Parts: sequence; structure tokens; C-alpha cells
Amino acid sequence: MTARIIDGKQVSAAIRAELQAEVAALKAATGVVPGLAVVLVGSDPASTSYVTAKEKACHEVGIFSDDNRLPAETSEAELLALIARLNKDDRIHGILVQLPLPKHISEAKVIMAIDPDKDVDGFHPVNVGRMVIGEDGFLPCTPHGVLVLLERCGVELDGAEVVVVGRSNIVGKPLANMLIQKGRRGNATVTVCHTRTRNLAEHTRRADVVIAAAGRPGTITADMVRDGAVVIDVGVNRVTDPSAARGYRLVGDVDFAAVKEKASLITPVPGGVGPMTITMLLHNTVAAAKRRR
Ligand SMILES: Nc1nc(=O)c2c([nH]1)NC[C@@H]1CN(c3ccc(C(=O)N[C@@H](CCC(=O)O)C(=O)O)cc3)C=[N+]21
Repeated sequence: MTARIIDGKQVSAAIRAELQAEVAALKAATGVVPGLAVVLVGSDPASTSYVTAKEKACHEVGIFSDDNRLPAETSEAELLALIARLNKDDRIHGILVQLPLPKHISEAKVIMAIDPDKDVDGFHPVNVGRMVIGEDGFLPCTPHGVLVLLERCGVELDGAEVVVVGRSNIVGKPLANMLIQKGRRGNATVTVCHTRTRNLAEHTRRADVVIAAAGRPGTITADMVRDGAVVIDVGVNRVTDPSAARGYRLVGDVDFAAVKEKASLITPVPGGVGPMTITMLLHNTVAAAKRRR
């Protein structure tokens, strides 16, 4: 079987157009403009490019973006003071602190300092707890983006066998929790695999949907995928490539060329899950602005 390639950019563009209309309607009805504070500490090239992409996406849909770029030497106390100020700022409905942070700053402390009602990343323990028990809160952007992508591509999850490869706090763990939840976009039977899983292929071969979120190129090869399976690649790995303009190339966790000959539906990297992550951030920011009214 040769897979249909999921166009994450196209799905993202459709959702961003819907959000743009929502933002315009909110502004017309109430005068409220959703605001997102983005905080970047240091100048890691990958982080800088993600943050720039987030700010650009905000402008496209009419969200006010408050750009906070701080030097790598910023102290933990200074960062916590900035967060306290943003928590109180009425123009700001969402706060995103780009991870990873420099080693001298505790990520756990910083995440805990963000008002849970402005935590559009869905990383605060309060929102993690709400997600696990199925209560309203902010869903983390990447796993949420995966579910919306599957839904918009007509993939039925009810009763499906889903194998998640990876157990990170930002992708694997929340994704597994969301997939087992009762209701729309849930009701799946989920197996979570990781680097200590004894026979990974034995698990992935049974899956109707394989979700790769291990952060390692080549994690999923063609022999590990059942004919006709749906394959979602969450990996974003930079590999050096002297022939590329930027000196590197982006690859996922899936051996795309071989797996696409076996799957029924597959996401590429780039252009798959990545754009959905930013789109769900915009979605959460608009929801935060509406909720606070
Ligand atoms: N507090 C926090 N929240 C995050 O959501 C967060 C974070 N920290 N730290 C880093 C990861 C990574 N992440 C991505 C976002 C967009 C793309 C994306 O748009 N990728 C494009 C390509 C981008 C390119 O070409 O470089 C694509 O896959 O098509 C990828 C990865 C968000 N993260």
C-alpha cells in the first residue's frame, strides 16, 4: 500500500483561518484582543526559530504577541519576577516559556509559577491533573495537535489499537492519557513503549495507529508497521547536511521513504505535526481570552 501523505500545513492553515475569524468576532463584540507572552531565555538556534515562528503565527491570526527575549545569564529570580508580572497583566491571556531553559534555572519552578489559567502550554501540574481526569483545562499543544490532525483526516480512534513510542512529559505521557479518555478523540486502546521496551516491533506491528515520539531518527522502520496502518511522526531531529541551505535537514523518528509504501496515511517531517503544535498554541490563547470574560 502507498500512503496518503497528511498535509499538516494545510490542516493548520484551515484552523488558523477559523481562529482569525474568531479573534475578529471577539474583538468586535467585546474589544478584547487575545494576548500571548512568549519568553525565551538565551539564544539556542532551534528555540529561537520556534519562538519566531510562534510570534509570526500570532500576528497572522490577530493575536497580540508580547515578545520577551532575555539573555542566557538571566537569573531564576528575574525570570520568576517576569512571570509574576505577566500573571497580573490583563492584556496577556497566555504565557509560554520556551523550553529547555538554561541549566541554572529550575524548569519545574518556572512552570509552577505560571498562573494555570494562563498556562497555554498545558504544562502546569494543575492542567496535567485536569487532563488526566478529563476536566476542562489547557491541553498540551503537540499531543492535542496530533488528535486534531487525526480527526480532520477521518481516522477513527474509537476502539482502535494505538501504540505510542515515547514517554516524555510533553508528548508521550499526555498523548496516551488523551487517547484513553472517554469521548470524541478518545476511546482508544493504548500501549506506551519506550527505550526499555523489550520487543518494540512486536507492539508496533499490532497497531492501527503508530505514533512516534522518541526523538531519535530511524526509530520506526517499515518492518515494524502493519500494512495499512496510520503513522504519525512527532520527531523533530536536526541532522547535519552540508548540501542543505541551513547546513542541516529536519527528519522525524520514522523511516519515511520506506514506511510510506506500507502505511495508509502518514505525516511528513517537516510539514506534519510541527505546524499543528503552533496552531494549538493559538487555539489555547484564544480560548484563554474567551474564558477570562
Ligand atoms: N514551552 C514550550 N512549548 C513548546 O511547544 C515547545 C517548547 N517549549 N520547546 C520546543 C518544542 C518543539 N516545538 C515545535 C514547534 C513547532 C515546530 C514546527 O513548526 N516545525 C516545522 C518546521 C520548522 C523548521 O523548519 O525548522 C515542521 O515540522 O513543519 C516544531 C517543534 C515546540 N516546543
